[in-house]
Amino acid sequence: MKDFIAALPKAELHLHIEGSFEPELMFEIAQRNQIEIPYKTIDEVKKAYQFSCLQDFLDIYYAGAGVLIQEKDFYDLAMAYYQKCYENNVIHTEIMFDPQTHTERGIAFETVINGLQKARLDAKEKWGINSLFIMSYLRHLSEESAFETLKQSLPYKDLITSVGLDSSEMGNPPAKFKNVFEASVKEGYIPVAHAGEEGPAEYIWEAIDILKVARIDHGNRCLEDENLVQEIVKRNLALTVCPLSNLELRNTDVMTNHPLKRLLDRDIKATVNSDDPAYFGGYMNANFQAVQEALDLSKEDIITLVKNSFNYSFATDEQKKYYLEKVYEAVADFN
Ligand code: HPA
Ligand SMILES: [Zn+2]
Repeated sequence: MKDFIAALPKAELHLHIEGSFEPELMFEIAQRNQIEIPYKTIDEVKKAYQFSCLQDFLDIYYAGAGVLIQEKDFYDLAMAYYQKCYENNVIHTEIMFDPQTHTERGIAFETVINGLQKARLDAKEKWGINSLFIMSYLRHLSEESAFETLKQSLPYKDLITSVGLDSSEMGNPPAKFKNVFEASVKEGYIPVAHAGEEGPAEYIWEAIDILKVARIDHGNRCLEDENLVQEIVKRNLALTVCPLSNLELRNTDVMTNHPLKRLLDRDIKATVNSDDPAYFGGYMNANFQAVQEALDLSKEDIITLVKNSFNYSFATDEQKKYYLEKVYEAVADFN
């Protein structure tokens, strides 16, 4: 199964670029920017990566992102992730970035987007990887701050496909961002949002009814509300599920209880993603493997998940057709 997973081309639909920041690169960039970080060794960093909830993780994640200053830092960060895509047979990826994590520290929006864009072009040329950008608003900040970010993004609108909503979920329901999502959609951005990761099913209802999302990030807790499950199926909304993240943030107690199989059994279009792979212990193949082993997923289940990843991506219909042919070829070659 491990080889089968590795052999399949995949799309990743839920990945925070700041969450792909490996400690080795963090040390290197901190040093060249002459920024002190509270760890002396990589081992010390890894030891600090023990989380009991989302907020525990976010505190460390924002601190880590604090060493990113120059355009080249964002370029290097993204190139390191694209290299992992290449190694994991990820041929299409939709990358979330959090502008406010940087603009709040005085880093210009253009520094962030220019670094990411240069990496995107180089990754396409070097490895043939296609990627889209999802600009995520931080939900612990105000809607006004999200509006400011929307405004800053407009000169770069052509580089950004979608807007998302991430950070501390509890107490920051999707409804808080109704107006800025409406304005973002008017600008041509496709709406997505984290919902039902830690937060209740009610937040998923708000994401679909009020923000009118095209996809739900996480969404695990939809299983607590039968009407919601039926509505997600009826509206053909995909969930971007992140198994190792759920385990590391204790939203799943043990992987054998992970809801992925139950979601598939209810005909929900689930996908597998890595979320913040540098913090949660693995990239795409590792996520697939962990959940495959724990839930005893079949080859057919894996193929369904991989097909979902392409079908529910924001790629063009032509690209999707090409990707699915690649999947069928890989399956045939493997057999
Ligand atoms: O898993 C996450 N959840 C919410 N916000 C985030 N920002 C980065 N990763 C996450
Ligand atoms: Zn996430």
